Amino acid sequence: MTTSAETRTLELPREHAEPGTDPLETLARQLLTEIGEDPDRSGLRDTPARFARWWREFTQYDPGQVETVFPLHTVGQLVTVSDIHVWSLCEHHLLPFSCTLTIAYRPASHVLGLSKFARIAHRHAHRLQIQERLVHDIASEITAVTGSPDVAVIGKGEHLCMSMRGIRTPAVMTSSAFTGIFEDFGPARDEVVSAAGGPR
Ligand SMILES: Nc1nc2c(ncn2[C@@H]2O[C@H](COP(=O)(O)OP(=O)(O)OP(=O)(O)O)[C@@H](O)[C@H]2O)c(=O)[nH]1
Ligand SMILES: [Zn+2]
Repeated sequence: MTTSAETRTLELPREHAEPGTDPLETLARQLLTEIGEDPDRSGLRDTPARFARWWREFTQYDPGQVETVFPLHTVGQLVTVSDIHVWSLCEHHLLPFSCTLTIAYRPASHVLGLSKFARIAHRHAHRLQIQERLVHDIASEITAVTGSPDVAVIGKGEHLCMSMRGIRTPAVMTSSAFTGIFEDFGPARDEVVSAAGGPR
């Protein structure tokens, strides 16, 4: 499994020295005008700058070092980290979706530092995504960092583009990536599915 070529971080300039020259602020002013607002009214005066800040803050968020592994002296354990909650952005509508992730693997020779699962999840969530690719890319990175061929990732997401607009129906989307021992139905897969809250 390889990291998807579709996945790229937005290349946005970090700062604009001259006030009023930030293209994201200009976009925000245009957006406000298009929806019938006055971008110069007092409540909206700082909104374009906030808009520019949040887009950069979200898409350039750096979750830090993810490669810390420790040698493992026992074999056969399954490690499962569940209820990792991340926010991502639907690449079709640029609206947020939230995703609760369960990540499991069977360490081959090294174990990954516990916090790194959440760092890896955020690394792939803080960009324009679809949920299937988010889950796939997290699984690929867990494999790359741990060297384990046995990895499972289950995501349960709610997409605002479905609940607040369009069909306006809240729903939970479950998507999963299973490699190695998790590919077949059996005890390893049952354990991770159960940690993710069951097959529902
Ligand atoms: N499989 C998948 N679909 C997604 C995801 N995020 C959004 N979508 C869907 O992408 C589709 C885009 O469909 P379009 O018909 O091109 O766009 P649309 O007219 O806005 O569609 P509606 O959302 O049905 O109003 C919609 O069905 C969304 O629900 C995702 O993470 N995975
Ligand atoms: Zn969407």
